[in-house]
Amino acid sequence: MVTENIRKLYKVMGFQKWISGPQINGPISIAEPIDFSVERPIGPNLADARYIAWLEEHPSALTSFNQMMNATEGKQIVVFLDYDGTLSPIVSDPDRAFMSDPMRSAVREVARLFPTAIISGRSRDKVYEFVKLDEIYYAGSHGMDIMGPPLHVESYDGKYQMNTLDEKGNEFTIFQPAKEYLPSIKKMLKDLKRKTRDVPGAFVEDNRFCISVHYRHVSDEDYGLLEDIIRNVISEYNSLFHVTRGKKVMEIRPSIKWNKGDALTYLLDTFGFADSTNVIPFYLGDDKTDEDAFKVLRGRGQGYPIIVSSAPRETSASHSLRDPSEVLAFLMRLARWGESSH
Ligand SMILES: O=P(O)(O)OC[C@H]1O[C@H](O[C@H]2O[C@H](CO)[C@@H](O)[C@H](O)[C@H]2O)[C@H](O)[C@@H](O)[C@@H]1O
Repeated sequence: MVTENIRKLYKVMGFQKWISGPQINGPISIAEPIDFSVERPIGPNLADARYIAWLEEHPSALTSFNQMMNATEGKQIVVFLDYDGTLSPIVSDPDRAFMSDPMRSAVREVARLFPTAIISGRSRDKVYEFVKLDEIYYAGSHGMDIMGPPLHVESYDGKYQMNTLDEKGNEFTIFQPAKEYLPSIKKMLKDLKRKTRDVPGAFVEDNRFCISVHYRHVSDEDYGLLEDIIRNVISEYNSLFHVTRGKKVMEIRPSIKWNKGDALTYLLDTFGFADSTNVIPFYLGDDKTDEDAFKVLRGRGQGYPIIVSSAPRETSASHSLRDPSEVLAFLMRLARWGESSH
């Protein structure tokens, strides 16, 4: 709607042409074809003006860097990162959302200096496959599958927690609060794959404790059909599951009160900062599900929730970064700052 209004305004102002690339939600990487042969309007860019106004409320974490770091004096920095859209650009094929080598090095450097975890909607294994770093902790399935430090946190239900060793003999704690849902999720995954087979472009992704149904390549005409299929499949499980939405994706999740915000709290607890006033957590994320983690930081009155977005958005984040390339610049700067102050 806003885009349409701006388009009309440009027309009134005498600009004839408009960007004709694919209309999508959120940023897209250059891996997706965008038609650059069409002229962009020269002149006042209202979208930029709106973004600049939004930046007043959510200043760039790059321009506010020194100010932020001054507030960390004597406190422990902890870093939480989302994966898709934060460490890797949004691309059209979810299986090809690779992380660049410079990004991997920056995350490694940051993790060498500060406790660092990735909290993703993907399965924990898949995020690890993309990131391939042993220096960090991973929470997959929107925080429903956490691999954290080997600490028993008594306030969490022991039946969801177990200690284990990795191949190198390092001890970890695995916390899986939706464990009982696994048999139902497996069955639902099979049903969804079968029932969506005839919806061109639909892609069902197994995220272990959640299921993502992607519709980026589904036509507008077929979208309703896809929604109906999901609604019908879920209804067979009473209220055991619900759907949340991300970037061109519907995510089916167990109806337990557990999200990325709870995962952040769990990890802070296991890192030893349960009630600490001496910790400054940073959380960088781009999607709706990251808002739960932003809210937790707001609630604690601690740290910096940072949204990755190149367009103005309703958010609980205090600061912003435009896209994964700014995330990279931020992480490199954080690593340099950490190195010089250690
Ligand atoms: O919590 P995240 O790490 O941000 O994961 C959220 C979802 O990300 C992935 O989907 C999104 O990225 C894809 C690759 O760029 C893109 O094709 C898709 O349209 C986006 O929605 C992932 O595939 C999902 O399973 C995650 O839940």
